[in-house]
Amino acid sequence: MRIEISGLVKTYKGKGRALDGLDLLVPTGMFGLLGANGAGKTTLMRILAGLLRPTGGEVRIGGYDVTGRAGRQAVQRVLGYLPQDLGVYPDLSAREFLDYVGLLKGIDDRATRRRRVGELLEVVALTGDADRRLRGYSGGMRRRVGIAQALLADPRLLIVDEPTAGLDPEERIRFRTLLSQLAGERTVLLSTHIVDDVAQTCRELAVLAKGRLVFRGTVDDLTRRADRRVWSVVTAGPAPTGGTVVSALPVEGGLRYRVVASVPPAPDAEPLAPTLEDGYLALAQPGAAEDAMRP
Ligand SMILES: Nc1ncnc2c1ncn2[C@@H]1O[C@H](COP(=O)(O)OP(=O)(O)OP(=O)(O)O)[C@@H](O)[C@H]1O
Repeated sequence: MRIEISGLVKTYKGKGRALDGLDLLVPTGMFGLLGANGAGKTTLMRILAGLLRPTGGEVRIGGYDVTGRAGRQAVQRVLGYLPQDLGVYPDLSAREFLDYVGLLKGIDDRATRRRRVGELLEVVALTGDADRRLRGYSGGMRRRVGIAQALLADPRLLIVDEPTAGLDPEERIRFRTLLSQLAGERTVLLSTHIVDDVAQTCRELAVLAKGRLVFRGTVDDLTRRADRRVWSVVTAGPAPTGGTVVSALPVEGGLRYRVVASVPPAPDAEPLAPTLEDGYLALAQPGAAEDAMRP
């Protein structure tokens, strides 16, 4: 199920453009959407989910125009959405909560609902905890309940907004592995500002900045944007300038800085192999803009 976005604009009252003429094609499979806070990711997710009207432009999901009511309704039947701030009822168990959401989604037959909820509890590995109250669940477990509710109607498009924020490393890895497993025939759109989550799950991604597309391509393409731009510098003096410091590790003789810069930040700087995070940071640097949309 493809998503085709062209010339998408969203203006909130009294504000500048949250989305500023966005063109983007999202294919089937897992797709990452990266961008700093305020880049417009949530606005885009909410438009795709049919919860927010765009100010202008076109959005087609699986051929349906979601800017119109009929298209929106058609898409909502094949769409699962996990928002950033999904509220759950703390006094319900996961099984009761999912049963309730199933009812809201129109799965009227009780036996069908019970079977579907049971299957999904298996998928998200919560069968053993299914009858405990949600108030006792960890952040990662709640997020998995969130995915289960988004999957209730067996959607062909799954939209997840910042799903791993605040999770501990084990829960994060478990959650993102689950998302990869759910991709396959589905489209899974993963919006995040955690670069590593995209590096570990997606082949393709887009980067938004100030409501505009600044990159679209593969993880390898974006990583290569930082080729010959990543340096290691050891110094006891001030931090290197003229680039972006990615990390500073204490070593004998001072700190070892990892720096993304178009020229060596010190005479004895040593070149390093880039990661996706380096490529992402390189996008924001002077000189990167003109070649950022290179295929
Ligand atoms: N309901 C709203 N009313 C007014 N302005 C809004 C509203 N929602 C978002 N904005 C503004 O639109 C811009 C894009 O916000 P959005 O939440 O889409 O970005 P984001 O990339 O999802 O950021 P974050 O990672 O912080 O969620 C920001 O400048 C934000 O302040």
